[in-house]
Amino acid sequence: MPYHYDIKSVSPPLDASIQQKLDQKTKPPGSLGQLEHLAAQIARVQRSLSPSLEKLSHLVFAADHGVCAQGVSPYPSEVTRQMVLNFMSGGAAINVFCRQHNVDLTVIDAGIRGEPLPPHPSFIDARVRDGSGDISQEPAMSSEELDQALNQGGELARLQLAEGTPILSFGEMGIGNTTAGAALMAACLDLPAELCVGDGTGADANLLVHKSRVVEQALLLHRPNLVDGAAIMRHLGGLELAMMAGAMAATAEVGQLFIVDGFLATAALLTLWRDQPEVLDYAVFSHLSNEHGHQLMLERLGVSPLLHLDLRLGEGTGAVLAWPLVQSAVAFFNEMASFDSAGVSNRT
Ligand SMILES: Cc1cc2ncn([C@H]3O[C@H](COP(=O)(O)O)[C@@H](O)[C@H]3O)c2cc1C
Ligand SMILES: O=C(O)c1cccnc1
Repeated sequence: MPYHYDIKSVSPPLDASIQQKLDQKTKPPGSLGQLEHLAAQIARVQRSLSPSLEKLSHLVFAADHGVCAQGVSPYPSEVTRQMVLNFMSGGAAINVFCRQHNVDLTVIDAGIRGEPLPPHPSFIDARVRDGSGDISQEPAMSSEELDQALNQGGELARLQLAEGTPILSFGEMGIGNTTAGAALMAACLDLPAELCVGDGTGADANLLVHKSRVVEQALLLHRPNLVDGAAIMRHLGGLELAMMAGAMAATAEVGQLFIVDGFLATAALLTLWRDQPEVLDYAVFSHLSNEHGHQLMLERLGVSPLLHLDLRLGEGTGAVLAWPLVQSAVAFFNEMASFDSAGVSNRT
């Protein structure tokens, strides 16, 4: 069954008035570049000429990947759990950026291997199973597990939105997940593995070739089953990526925006987009990751990211770094004077 969320394409009744408001600002038309597109997107999604985005909440989904058994990452699987403990004690890059920008951070165990993690105020145990299946040998998860991950992700997003946060961003932690992400990309965009596989946490040339082979093997094994975006996620994805897709879909269903991080977040989104392209109306693309396949993903989606910082970290770091720009888009749209109100002469 493909994804079947109730996501409404944002209809354009306000488009002319949004453009008019942009063009009346005291600046040459289009001179705020991508911020103008962003302001228009926010106004369109909120169906308002006075949009507001007061607060961002960030959710990081974490899970382990069975495909690590194939030696696809330079780091051991245990780093997933260790990094989640680091998130809890506030020492990871995502903690620093969330603190800097006053963003609420919640970390979710979607399927970390081993014992449950200790309780913590910003941590939620929503584990679906003990790590995903090795995609080169078996599906990443069963249909029931996919549903559970999607539902949990959706529930968590809806909870944040119900508490009054009008925009969400999502990150991931899962050693081995750039291999899963490359497989999702290859399947969703019908591309050969080598165009989709990248360095991840720092693969050398040999590891890169090996990752490509592992992705090819996974594609070959599951090919007959890769009939839609949801099936692609089930067979080739991961528990944290499925939970993130569920959270993105739920946010779009509620009619709110979400900020997309790099390669992995875009890979999760690609599976949704395959079945429900209208989800893109609600997605703000934060940055171009240095992970090899990301540029091609964004090209295929026909979107331009806000930042080019050569990041290749994940955790949602690029999404949170882009948050001040999203706020700037809202601020200029609401606060900048018009030619009329400021008594500035418009072009003749
Ligand atoms: C210390 C450390 C912190 C991280 N934070 C995010 N990732 C990132 O790297 C992982 C994917 O890369 P690969 O597929 O090569 O394993 C993911 O967990 C991702 O979020 C990290 C990776 C490491 C090692
Ligand atoms: O862009 C990303 O999401 C990314 C890239 C490398 C490693 N982890 C995440």
